[in-house]
Amino acid sequence: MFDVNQYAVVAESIVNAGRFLYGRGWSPATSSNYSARIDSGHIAITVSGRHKGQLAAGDVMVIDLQGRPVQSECRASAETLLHTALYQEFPDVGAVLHTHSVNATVLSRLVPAGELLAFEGYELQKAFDGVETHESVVTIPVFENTQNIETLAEETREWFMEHPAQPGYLIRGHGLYTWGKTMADCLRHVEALEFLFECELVTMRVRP
Ligand SMILES: CSC[C@@H](O)[C@@H](O)C(=O)COP(=O)(O)O
Ligand SMILES: [Zn+2]
Repeated sequence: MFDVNQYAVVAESIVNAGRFLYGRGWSPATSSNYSARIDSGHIAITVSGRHKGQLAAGDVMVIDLQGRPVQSECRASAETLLHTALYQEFPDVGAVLHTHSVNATVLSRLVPAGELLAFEGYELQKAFDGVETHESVVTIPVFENTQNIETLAEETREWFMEHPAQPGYLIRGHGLYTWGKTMADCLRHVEALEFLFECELVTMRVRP
């Protein structure tokens, strides 16, 4: 069983993340889902369909690492398996955030099928855990959107097992997934990726 005090701490971090991300316009119209690790076998995750700018503790439920509800009658996020794949493969992942910003959605539709987004030469790359210089390459894959989350979860699992240092991915026409050791790290990754997405889109406008 899980520690209820630890659940309360991570649930609060999810509620606060929702207020911030909705406020930035990155989680509109009930889109997005968020999670945080309680312990090695339990995850707190948003209940499906909730408004992410108005979350309360009751909108955050507990699941196990297979995505099964623990002591809850609620339905966990429809995209739960995309979260659990990350927690299963990377024991140091403490939080996962999925957002639906305009920039992530537009950029994901501009990347040709089979190609990756590669960020190089941006000082802000150092916002990602483990990146020490702008002379690195941060690679963000773009997966095709599907309503078959089980298949997408396996696709993402395979890619990130091969590329464990990369900080996130896009789903075409859909949004961003990113993660971190803590909720603060994860929020920083969302902000950094949003900054880089906007830089790419502005660059395309001035240098088509
Ligand atoms: C409001 S459409 C967005 C959903 O289809 C989905 O992509 C999403 O991000 C939220 O799903 P949820 O089941 O609430 O976690
Ligand atoms: Zn989504």
